[in-house]
Amino acid sequence: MSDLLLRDVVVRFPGLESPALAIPALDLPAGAQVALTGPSGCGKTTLINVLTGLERVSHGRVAWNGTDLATLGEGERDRWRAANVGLVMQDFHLFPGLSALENVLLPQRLARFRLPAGVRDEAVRLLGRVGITRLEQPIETMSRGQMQRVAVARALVARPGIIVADEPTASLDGASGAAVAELLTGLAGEAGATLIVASHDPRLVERLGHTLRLDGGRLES
Ligand SMILES: Nc1ncnc2c1ncn2[C@@H]1O[C@H](COP(=O)(O)OP(=O)(O)OP(=O)(O)O)[C@@H](O)[C@H]1O
Repeated sequence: MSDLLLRDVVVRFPGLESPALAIPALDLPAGAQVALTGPSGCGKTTLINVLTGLERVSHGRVAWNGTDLATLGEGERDRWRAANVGLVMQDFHLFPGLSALENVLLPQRLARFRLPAGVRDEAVRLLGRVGITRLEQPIETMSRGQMQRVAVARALVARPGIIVADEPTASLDGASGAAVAELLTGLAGEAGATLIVASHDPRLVERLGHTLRLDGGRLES
């Protein structure tokens, strides 16, 4: 369970006259499910990168459960992210040559030298929940909808308090997109995780309890 507090957040990029992101205040309670919408270039990916510690703010405070990411060094932010955030990206970021199950386990193997007890069982359970039955199937032979469901299982396997998804249904057909939307919101709800999803997909946005709309790097109220 993770709550979020943003104060006076500004992100500037070289060559851009106005800030890519300027958010005076934002508070989300732990377990919130929030859609992030807005036109191309409005700052959605920048905000997601700020919330996950991938992008450092030029100014301000980004605190999850009181841990201000702006005060952490890069290595500390990487460790914080590995322990607290499950990421689902538009283009999956899965590893060809590995099975569905090995893809779910790989980040845990890399982060922890040895797979912690129970992680393999949790991976098998989650793959079952997302409807993947052939655990040893090579990932590159799976359909796009199946790949994204494996990516959802991978994001959840370490039981993160925060799940962040960037356009997770954008490259899927209607039925696959709907299945992924249902799984993301359902599984995040079961786990009590805070879910933040950047999306243009109206069915996915509708499923989430709350919508944050960005325009020109600013939140519309
Ligand atoms: N590393 C960077 N250097 C300079 N400008 C950047 C950088 N990253 C993003 N920007 C600019 O910041 C603004 C916000 O970009 P961002 O990718 O967050 O938008 P977005 O809402 O995710 O867009 P889309 O929906 O098209 O993916 C854009 O004007 C973009 O060109």
